[in-house]
Amino acid sequence: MSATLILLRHGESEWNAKNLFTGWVDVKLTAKGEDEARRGGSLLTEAGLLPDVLHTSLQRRAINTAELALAEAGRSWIPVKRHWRLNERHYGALQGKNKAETLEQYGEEQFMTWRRSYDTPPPEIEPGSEFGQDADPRYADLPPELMPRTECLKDVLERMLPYWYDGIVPDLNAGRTVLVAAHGNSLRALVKHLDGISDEEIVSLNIPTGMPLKYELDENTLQPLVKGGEYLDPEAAAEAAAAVAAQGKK
Ligand SMILES: O=C(O)[C@@H](CO)OP(=O)(O)O
Repeated sequence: MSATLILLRHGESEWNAKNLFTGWVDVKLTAKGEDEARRGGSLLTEAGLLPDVLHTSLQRRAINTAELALAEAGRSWIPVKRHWRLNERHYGALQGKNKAETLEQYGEEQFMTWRRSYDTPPPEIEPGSEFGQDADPRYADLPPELMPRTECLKDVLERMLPYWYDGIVPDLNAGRTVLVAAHGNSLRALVKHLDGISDEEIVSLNIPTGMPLKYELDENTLQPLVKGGEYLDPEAAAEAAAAVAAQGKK
């Protein structure tokens, strides 16, 4: 027996389309992103994967993607749990900046260090920034010392793992098929943990929008039976992941 986990990055957002660093800014899906989400739901149906429970971040691009995908799969009714620990990586002072302009301004090495290095965060967001979340009611109960001002992937992994163990693992252990709808970097952190990917190798792993990624996990150890999991549409996922990797260079 194995436990089934499905990871789904949100569909294309308005800021993905504009090539802006997004992080904790709560942007909407584009019409294309909504289509991607519905297609993700059809892929689940075709594969006979019926989620029993949904875990999302507090950000509407993930919430709405899951809603659209589950509606398509006839599973809108399943229980939902949401947590800030599944949010996208906080992009600090880069939130709201154009990726191509940032690459141009700071050069490839600095750009890639901020974007993909495991342990170097971008500069902190300024207090009162228009792209900050200090006044956002959804984080009103979050202790100030836990509210990120910037994050590298290592920070994301460290704040995501408590929710993995306390929120998601109990559902897997109960035999539920679990759907996690989240973000490029919160899912990179989870995949790093599941697959035991090194700090160096994770730099080149990119997660495409709206493509369900299925993991069958050993029911005792929760180790993946197939390293890297299986995209339900592998060809489209590989193409879309390459496009994510190339962001900024267009
Ligand atoms: O802007 C962001 O928040 C993320 C995901 O869209 O971007 P990147 O892939 O550059 O880490």
